[in-house]
Amino acid sequence: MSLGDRASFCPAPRLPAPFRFSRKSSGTALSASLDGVTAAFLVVRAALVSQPARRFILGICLEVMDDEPKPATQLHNSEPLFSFGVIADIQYADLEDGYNFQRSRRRYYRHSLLHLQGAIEEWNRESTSPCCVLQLGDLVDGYNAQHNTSETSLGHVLSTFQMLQAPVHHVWGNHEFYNFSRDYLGNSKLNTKFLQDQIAHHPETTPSDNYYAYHFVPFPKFRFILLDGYDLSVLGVEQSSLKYQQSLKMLKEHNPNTELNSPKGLSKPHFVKFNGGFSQEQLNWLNEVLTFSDKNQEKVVIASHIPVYPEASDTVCLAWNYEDALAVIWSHKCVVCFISGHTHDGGYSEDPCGVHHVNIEGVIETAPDSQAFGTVYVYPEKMILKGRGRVPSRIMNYMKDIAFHP
Ligand SMILES: Nc1ccn([C@@H]2O[C@H](COP(=O)(O)OP(=O)(O)OC[C@H](O)CO)[C@@H](O)[C@H]2O)c(=O)n1
Repeated sequence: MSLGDRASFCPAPRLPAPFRFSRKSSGTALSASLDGVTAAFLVVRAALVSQPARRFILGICLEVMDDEPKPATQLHNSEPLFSFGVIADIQYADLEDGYNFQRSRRRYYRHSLLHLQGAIEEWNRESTSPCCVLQLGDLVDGYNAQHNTSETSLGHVLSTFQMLQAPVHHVWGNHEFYNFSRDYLGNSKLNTKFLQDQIAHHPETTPSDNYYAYHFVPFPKFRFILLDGYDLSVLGVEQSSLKYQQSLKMLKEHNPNTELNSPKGLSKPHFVKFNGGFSQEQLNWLNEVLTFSDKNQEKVVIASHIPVYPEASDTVCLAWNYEDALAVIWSHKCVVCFISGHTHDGGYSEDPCGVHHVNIEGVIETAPDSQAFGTVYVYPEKMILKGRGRVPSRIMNYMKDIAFHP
């Protein structure tokens, strides 16, 4: 794999302590005196000096990067190039309210459809229509399978989506596989691969049918990539298949529990059955697409059900081989943000390579008097997530030396 500019100053995927930073970090007296220009200067300097000095300087820079949600008043007021919607974990079922596994969060199974309807009404009312909506997975809840209502519930949610004036791109999550097999999903309306774009003369950027992933260009020089975080999984695949056997082996190597959904006692608690991973084949394809995007000076948005960056998630809800995905992403300079769902609590962190990891709060755990969705407005030098309800607004600046030039 050839490494892009970003890799020259990015740490290895397994983050050493000086590179870790928290959403809750308040900064030091020294960092408080640094402004954005100084921080950018130090990042460039960091690329040029020796390894220990580089680590020290980057440590200071990371302290001044601001992970706090932004109030709406700080948002941009000029016209964006384009915008897109994001929504996660709708998990609809025609059931009374319930709770998550720990019984710490209420789940509003029936109301989730009304939340979706409200989001669609707001997207349709926007003065500039979003170019598309990214549905980040877990559209219908696994309980539907037990009540034999999987197809009926899916029908309700898909007919609600028909009110949306923009196209929707569906990502697949664990609850898709509780309800349907991978083969079923591939032949269903949840397969939106027909919306993909092909890159002429670059067959290496065409995804294989062995996983559900694709890319598309909603606006010149901006590429969106949908990833399949259950490419390696024991969910939704025939037990006789090679992938099932390989996935079960990987899972059991890290999880000796009888209940494979339980992270109890694990040193790597993300090795649970309700997570999954990326095959090497999918990661090679991702690398090819990002290589093309780098050369073509594009900005890239990646969407996945499962997060890949620990600081933007909890310790459990991470892709099995999130380090491998980060290694690919960090070897390119084009990726602006990685948008995911799955945790329901949301999260955000800008990683040491300037990639914004945004974890969208789940609709299913959103009270009827609130909301959970967002619109991302894309500008030449940044993207702004305008969150609604419990989704915070975020400013996602591009790396300073590689702003978009139309
Ligand atoms: N500690 C746990 C957690 C869960 N389970 C079982 O695993 C299955 C999936 O859990 P569920 O919470 O339904 O999955 P979601 O995708 O809705 O949410 C993901 C995160 O949990 C959100 O924080 C289910 O069968 C649980 O009973 C478990 O055994 N042990």
